[in-house]
Amino acid sequence: MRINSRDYTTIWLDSDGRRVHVIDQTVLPHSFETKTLANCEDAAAAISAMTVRGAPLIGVTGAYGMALAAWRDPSDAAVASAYAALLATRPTAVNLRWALDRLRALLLAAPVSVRADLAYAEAAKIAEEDIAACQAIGRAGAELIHKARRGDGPINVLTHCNAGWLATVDWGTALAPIYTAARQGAPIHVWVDETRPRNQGASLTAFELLGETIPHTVVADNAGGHLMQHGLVDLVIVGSDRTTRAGDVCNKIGTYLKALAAHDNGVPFYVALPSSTVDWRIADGVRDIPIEERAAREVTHISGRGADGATFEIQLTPDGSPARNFSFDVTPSRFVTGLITERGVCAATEEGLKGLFPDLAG
Ligand SMILES: CSC[C@H]1O[C@H](OP(=O)(O)O)[C@H](O)[C@@H]1O
Repeated sequence: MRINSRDYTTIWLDSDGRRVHVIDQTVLPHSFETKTLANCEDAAAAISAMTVRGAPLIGVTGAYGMALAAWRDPSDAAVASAYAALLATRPTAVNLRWALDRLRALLLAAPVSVRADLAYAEAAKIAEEDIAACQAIGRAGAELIHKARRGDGPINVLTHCNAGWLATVDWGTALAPIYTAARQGAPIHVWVDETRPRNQGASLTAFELLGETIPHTVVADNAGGHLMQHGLVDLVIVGSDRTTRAGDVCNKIGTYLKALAAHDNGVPFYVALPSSTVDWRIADGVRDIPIEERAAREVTHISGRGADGATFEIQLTPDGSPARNFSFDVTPSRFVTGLITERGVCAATEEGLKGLFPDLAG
């Protein structure tokens, strides 16, 4: 998408065909900076530190991490070591395992001499597939937005966290339908959940929507239920980090509470995701999806820009108050109106997903 009139993707290959560049999402929206990944360790650190984040982008970064590893050492042992190091970075987004499994299988089946070139080609293919999938999600979801129009007023969409182009290679998942419908002329307004504690909504989704000149309002996470009670939300669209074959959806912490409020107020609750985010191995998300727990400091402290323009961190909580930082929760499929995928919209059920992806469901 565009930043200051220039088209960007979140990750791209250097002209040397080996190093990888990424947008540093830890300093947005107050600063636009990029980082260069020169080896597998850089890729792993970028995922762990959330320099790059969002399930599809984590997967693509993992794929390039395997390519960076094969560039340095294409041996079986090095491939195995890179796989383990990258997989250990963040446990919840299944796209990471999906991409690493794809690269590992390809590399171990190939002669050592061609592994580096093969890995870079496959990582680039995964990135291109992600862009195409997100564009298709945009087209499928835009139809839902147009249908949600009531009279001449704006169509009010609430979203949680950041599932925009910054969470993917381009276009995004939950925001792709918003971008597509807006470019088709739909009058959209977006309620942007700030999304404590890392504030991906306030810092990243708001940044994206400003860039696309889409009207939006940042709200506290806890405002969503009130907005829905007062008829100010026509539909909810969120992303996913891992969706089970039965349609349970794991997404940023707080998503489950929005789904409960939507259910109670009869507001359609959609989840946008590419098939690379479906974990076909499991059905019960609450039981079987690993929930990342990050540093408590992300809860006890917050960063922002001061009046002098400098970014700094402050402490919110008293010295000595313990904190815990659960990064995701699981919304049972019964609270999900539908899944918006690259092959269209389906029910959040095993039958619905099998209907769209018989080739993947096994
Ligand atoms: C399109 S995946 C976006 C998904 O990823 C975010 O998590 P994080 O920022 O911690 O990587 C959040 O759950 C988004 O919905």
